[in-house]
Amino acid sequence: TQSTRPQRLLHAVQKNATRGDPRSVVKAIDNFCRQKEWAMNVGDEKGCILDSVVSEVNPVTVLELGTYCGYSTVRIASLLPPRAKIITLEFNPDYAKIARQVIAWAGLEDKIQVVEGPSGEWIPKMKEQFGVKTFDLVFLDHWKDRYLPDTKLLEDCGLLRKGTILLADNVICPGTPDYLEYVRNSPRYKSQYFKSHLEYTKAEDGLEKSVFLG
Ligand SMILES: CNc1ncnc2c1ncn2[C@@H]1O[C@H](/C=C/CNC(=O)c2cc(-c3ccc(F)cc3)cc(O)c2O)[C@H](F)[C@H]1O
Ligand SMILES: [Mg+2]
Repeated sequence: TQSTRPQRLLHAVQKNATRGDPRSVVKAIDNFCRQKEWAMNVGDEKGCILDSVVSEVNPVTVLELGTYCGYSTVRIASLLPPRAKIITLEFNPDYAKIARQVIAWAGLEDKIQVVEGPSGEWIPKMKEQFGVKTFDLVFLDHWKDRYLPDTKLLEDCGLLRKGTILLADNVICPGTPDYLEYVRNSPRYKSQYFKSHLEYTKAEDGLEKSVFLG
């Protein structure tokens, strides 16, 4: 039977990365996507912007929407302080399975909780199920038409606090127009665009960093 792209990406990690070395896992995925097969990871260029935001925020509790193969999950978790945690939501069981193995190869299991299921169901359960009070950082990288509804859901569930940072991938390509309009015009957010390129290509894309003002 034919392998899937996520399976081939995982094999590239197991072949080329050092167990327990998150940065080598990130490097192996970027090399695979540049040299062999494009995949929708945030990538190395936007990844550097992600790294700088994570390092600046120094978050204790992180939420990621859309794990896919775990590239950004590993990238973020490798920068977290000791007791910090990232909860990442993924509703495709095949992707979740691959992501767990990529995360295990990086040796970051105890910093990362992969939760299988739709964000719409799990966000309202964050407090009771995972003892989350509020998130310090939210990385949005799932279906682009779900960024806005899930942001409103996070607000309604009281999971954002004064100063929570929302960092959104793909605000240009594929684009998240309704989300951008909201965070750039709402008095409850201070928003900033970081221009970059679509992963592994020359096309324009960028990250939008929005601070929740409470
Ligand atoms: C809706 N709630 C969800 N809950 C849990 N997991 C979810 C949910 N929704 C999706 N997932 C999960 O999150 C992932 C979805 C990622 C979607 N990402 C993209 O489409 C995306 C697309 C491009 C792209 C750009 C140009 C081009 F020519 C082709 C593609 C670039 C990017 O960086 C992207 O991130 C996963 F697949 C899905 O199961
Ligand atoms: Mg993306």
